Amino acid sequence: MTTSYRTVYAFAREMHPKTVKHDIQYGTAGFRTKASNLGYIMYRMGLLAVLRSRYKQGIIGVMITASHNPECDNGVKLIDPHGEMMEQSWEELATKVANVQDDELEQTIRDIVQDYNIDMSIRVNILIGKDTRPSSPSLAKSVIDGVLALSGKPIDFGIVTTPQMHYFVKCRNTQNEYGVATEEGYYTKLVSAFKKLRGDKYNNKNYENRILYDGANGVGAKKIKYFQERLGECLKIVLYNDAGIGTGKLNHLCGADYVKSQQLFPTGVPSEPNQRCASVDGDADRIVFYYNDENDKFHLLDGDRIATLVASYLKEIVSETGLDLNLGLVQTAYANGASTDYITESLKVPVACVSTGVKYLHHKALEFDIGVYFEANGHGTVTFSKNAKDKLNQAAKGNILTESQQQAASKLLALIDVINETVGDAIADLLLVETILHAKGWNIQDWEQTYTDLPNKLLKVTVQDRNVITTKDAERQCVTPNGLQEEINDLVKKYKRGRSFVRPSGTEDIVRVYAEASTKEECDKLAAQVAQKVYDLAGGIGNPPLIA
Ligand SMILES: CC(=O)N[C@H]1[C@@H](OP(=O)(O)O)O[C@H](CO)[C@@H](O)[C@@H]1O
Ligand SMILES: [Mg+2]
Repeated sequence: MTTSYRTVYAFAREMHPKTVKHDIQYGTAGFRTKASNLGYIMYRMGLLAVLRSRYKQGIIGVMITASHNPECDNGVKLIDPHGEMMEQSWEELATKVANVQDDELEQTIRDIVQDYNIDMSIRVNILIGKDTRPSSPSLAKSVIDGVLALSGKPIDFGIVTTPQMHYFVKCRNTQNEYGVATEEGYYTKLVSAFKKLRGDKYNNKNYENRILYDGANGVGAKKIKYFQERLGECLKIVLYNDAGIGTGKLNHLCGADYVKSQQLFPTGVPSEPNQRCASVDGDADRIVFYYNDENDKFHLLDGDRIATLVASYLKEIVSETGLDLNLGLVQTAYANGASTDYITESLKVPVACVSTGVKYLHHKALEFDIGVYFEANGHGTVTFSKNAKDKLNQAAKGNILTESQQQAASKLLALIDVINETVGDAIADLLLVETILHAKGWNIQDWEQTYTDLPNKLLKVTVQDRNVITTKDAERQCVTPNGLQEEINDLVKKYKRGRSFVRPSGTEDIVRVYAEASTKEECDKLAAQVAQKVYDLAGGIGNPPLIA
């Protein structure tokens, strides 16, 4: 097989010409912008996927989605052979390939082939998936053109969730050892493990097996139906915000991002007092839980809550197995201070704090035998080392352990199968949380009572160049502009349990300000004051942020 580099330019010129003048960057979650500006980027990512695949000699995934963004946006990210986010050094290549002029594209590709010594005769498969956005099918077509231009083989998985794509990539690269690389294989793996853990008793003490589910009018609504069918009475998932039957727009006034960032109950879901509800985002890789109490007061249980619930349960089971497995939890600076205290002081599980972005959390989690990671926004999962799996498999069948230890090992093995280890998976996480609540006999209030969140606030400040802000210490300390950190320190000191930090967003052209304090009023005030300092010292533009 020979690759005709001329095709690369010809396809670009004829079908996918560069339409945007300014540069666009491969950020925290790949490329993400207005869908109408993405055709040529998709084509070029098809090219890059083939190069990456030949370089890694493994199957690469391409996911087309803009997650929780509005429907008019779209995006693309590449998935590495282990089902993980693409390695960082290649993000720079992606940015380069995306931004060169059409007539420089061919040479850019040739340079990469040469620099990385890529064997262009290797046959490669590229898996492609997309969310439900109206722009996704034509963008997928552009990716396919890119794959074909370099003689790769595109395999279209159609509309799938982001975590399903990560799962398919991992399955294919492990010759189906991780699971069967089909939608059916995915549902069967998760649902059988869930049913095994649940047994015949669907309810337990305060736990009731009914949950209201907000599908954000996206792929999470579409795919939960396969679970409803298979779970039946075992877990009653009541679906809302399913654009297939309603009129709702993707992520509009609903979904995990809306619920978390607005701290509001979504539209389209009925408010039943004390009823456990969950919202997923537009590509179903994030989930948050919540309820309205009898006074209609909203209560949110976010990623930090999921992390603490999961870590505490895993710790219990590991100790039941009697095995020596180290368990750790990974958070970002956005984790609520109360959750970090609870984990370290009550659960006595070591906590690591890393920079924002799943790739950082995931990598850190891999350092533990059992690594639990969650972003406060509800994106997270659990990873298990080979050592942990080997020990558990041995223990489950061996006769060195007592019967109860052996049972605990089998339970933990089943739990691993409910989890999508490759990336945060809203539906797998839902099944995991439901399993734990069922095992503990807890309702959502019991879960909430484990600790009390500190009031917290997230603000955005628009500045001329967000990169004037640089940080260290997992983004908790600001290095530049000069003097900003000192100002933040002075403000924070004035508030009981005050904490605040600022960082440039990796997905939007803004600076994010986070603050927490012991009361809502103080927290709002601290956030507004820090935002004002950012505006003053980091080149704020537009209206100054309002001080509460
Ligand atoms: C505060 C916050 O929620 N930040 C989000 C957001 O990143 P920023 O770099 O903050 O824009 O989008 C990322 C991708 O979805 C997600 O990983 C991250 O947690
Ligand atoms: Mg998402």
